[in-house]
Amino acid sequence: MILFGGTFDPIHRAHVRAALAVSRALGDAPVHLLPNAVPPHRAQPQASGAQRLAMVRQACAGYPQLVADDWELRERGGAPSFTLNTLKHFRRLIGRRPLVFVVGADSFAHLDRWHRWREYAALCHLAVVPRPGAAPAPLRVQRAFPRAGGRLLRARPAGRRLMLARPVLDVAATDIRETLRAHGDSPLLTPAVRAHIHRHGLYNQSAHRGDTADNPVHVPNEAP
Ligand SMILES: Nc1ncnc2c1ncn2[C@@H]1O[C@H](COP(=O)(O)OP(=O)(O)OP(=O)(O)O)[C@@H](O)[C@H]1O
Ligand SMILES: O=C(O)c1ccc[n+]([C@@H]2O[C@H](COP(=O)([O-])O)[C@@H](O)[C@H]2O)c1
Repeated sequence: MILFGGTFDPIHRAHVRAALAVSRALGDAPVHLLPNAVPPHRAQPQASGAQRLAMVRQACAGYPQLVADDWELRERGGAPSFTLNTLKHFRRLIGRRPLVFVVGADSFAHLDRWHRWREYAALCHLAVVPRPGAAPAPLRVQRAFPRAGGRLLRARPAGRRLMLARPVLDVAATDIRETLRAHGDSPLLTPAVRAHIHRHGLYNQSAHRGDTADNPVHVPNEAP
């Protein structure tokens, strides 16, 4: 089982491409995209959990290997959505089968700031997706997850790290929110998510309906 946790405020093309690449690298296995309820280490999201989940659902539509998963959002109580709890839950669910958690290289670089991160290696593998500008992870983080190929990850329950070479996309939700505020649109969203944002007036869209962006924005040249 593959889990891809994120704030997804909003989900963008790099998230979708990353999820598809990890799925492909691991034999077209399903990837569960889990929007968090309360991000532990960052400013709280602008869109509600329900809105972010709806956008994740839109982004997954048409990709049978991508699954929008509301497990973290259903956790009550307002406590931070610690990944450790999520990993323990899914580990209980799947027994000794392989469990993989997907992170961008920027997240991997800071993994040693995450809540009880040293316990992860007994619970899951990591799949690390490159991200422009990400620093290398500290050696102790790298050593906690020895590097391996897809075959080994599929043969063992946990404890290894798959490093993907692609996709490399300089896309961030922070920039997209800014572009949406300023210009009312962003080509870095998938068409279905873009339509959802317009339909529901998210990220100040109501102020921009009908506007066209006057600043060119880099568009990834491959779908999605
Ligand atoms: N362009 C990207 N390339 C690789 N990984 C990415 C990329 N964007 C996000 N990720 C990874 O996806 C996961 C969820 O990221 P998140 O939802 O916070 O998106 P973000 O674009 O980083 O958002 P924000 O700009 O709001 O921080 C994290 O593990 C992050 O490292
Ligand atoms: O558990 C933690 O301490 C922890 C710290 C930072 C991030 N996470 C999780 O990592 C995923 C990516 O986080 P973010 O902030 O980049 O969207 C998301 O599922 C977060 O809930 C988890």
